[in-house]
Amino acid sequence: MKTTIKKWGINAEGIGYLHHKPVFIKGALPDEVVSFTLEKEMPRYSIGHLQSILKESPRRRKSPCAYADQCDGCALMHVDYKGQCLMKMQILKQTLAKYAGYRGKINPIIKNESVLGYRNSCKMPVKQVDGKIRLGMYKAESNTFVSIPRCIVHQKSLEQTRQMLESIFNTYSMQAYDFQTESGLRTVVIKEFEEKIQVILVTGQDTLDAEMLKEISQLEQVVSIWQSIKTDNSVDIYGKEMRLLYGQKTMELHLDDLVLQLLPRSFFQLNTRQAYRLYHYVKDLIQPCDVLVEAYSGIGAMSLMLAKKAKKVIGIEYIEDAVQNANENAQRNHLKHVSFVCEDAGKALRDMKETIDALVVDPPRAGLDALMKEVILKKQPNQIVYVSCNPSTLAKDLKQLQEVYQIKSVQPFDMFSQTQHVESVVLMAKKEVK
Ligand SMILES: C[S@@+](CC[C@H](N)C(=O)[O-])C[C@H]1O[C@@H](n2cnc3c(N)ncnc32)[C@H](O)[C@@H]1O
Repeated sequence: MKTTIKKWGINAEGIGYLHHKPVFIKGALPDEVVSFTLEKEMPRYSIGHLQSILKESPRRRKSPCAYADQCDGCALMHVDYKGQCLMKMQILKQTLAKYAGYRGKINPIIKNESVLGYRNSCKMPVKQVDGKIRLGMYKAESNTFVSIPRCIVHQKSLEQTRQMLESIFNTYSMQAYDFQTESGLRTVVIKEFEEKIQVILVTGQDTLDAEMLKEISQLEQVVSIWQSIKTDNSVDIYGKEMRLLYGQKTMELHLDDLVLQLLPRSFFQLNTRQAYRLYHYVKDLIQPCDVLVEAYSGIGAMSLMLAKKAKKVIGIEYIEDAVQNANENAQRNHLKHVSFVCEDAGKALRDMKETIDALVVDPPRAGLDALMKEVILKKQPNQIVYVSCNPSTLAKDLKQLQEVYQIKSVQPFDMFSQTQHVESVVLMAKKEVK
């Protein structure tokens, strides 16, 4: 079968049509003519399997990653950077129009200066492949493990450390996790900030080899090793127990004149440089006010960057370690008017006594929950800045918030180059009552 690809799908598939029904074809790009076989037929769409490209898009390139065909991590490796930015703009525009009815201006995407080697952290599952320990990933929506010998979106030293760790694990005959014996290595998490590296080994009930730990501690830039014991099947990557095996407890990171600390469980944006630009962008949007709240505040980086914009700043976050970091970060930077509460964002906002002038929300991919939206529409802060990493949930949330708010600006950022993901900042102000 043959079709011309008309547009992008949200997961970077090309969308063509067969008898007026959309066909999603992974690997095909807009404007290409492709031949495909039908993989799955649903009532409203079909899934096609790309066979050959009969007319190639000028945006297609040879993938710079040797593992792109096996790894699902970066859906746009075969698209040049101009094409990637066009894809993100189109997806955002299409999604905001479809779900939020917004057809206004979208600013040009703020590009990533380092389109490779930008990721400051990785979380990689571990498996035994041909008797050797391998770090890799699971293919999307499947249990298929793919070992990744080299990843080019990781920061260079992060990636070097990852490869050396894999080799050390094999030297010491470390085993991948076994659910029967509840022992072995499950996941390896590595984070790098300012040329310092934190290693977190998620394992069963293992006592780790002292010589192996010594060798890891001697790797260049490694400043701490943690072990997290996890024997359950919960979605949380870490177990309840987190032991510091070597080095310093927190990682440090500087943004302008702020010093920020991070514990292993605390979230920080994956692309440090773009996060910094995004925080500055949000800072410029916020009008000076009395009370500013940031919901989903992580270690408080954005709240602290926004400190000068309000007489009182309150951050809300439900991970205890992140809140501890955030409050210590506020103290350490002598920002007495900034504080953080550990609570579900919607509940904490509901229970807040203060009149909120400006609200910044930076939720996870699932977007705002029902309580959060209900509370926002009830409390009606004058200004809202919505930072989103998922256009679909952003658009659905905006649809509801537009009962009271008007969208003033939409600014996409490319935080995750080579992938289909797009970060957006939407400024909203209360509609004038006529
Ligand atoms: C996208 S991150 C944003 C973090 C922060 N704004 C930053 O720039 O580093 C989302 C944060 O929301 C937190 N979170 C997720 N669901 C939450 C909830 N229901 N209530 C409070 N915090 C939540 C996560 O732990 C994570 O730190």
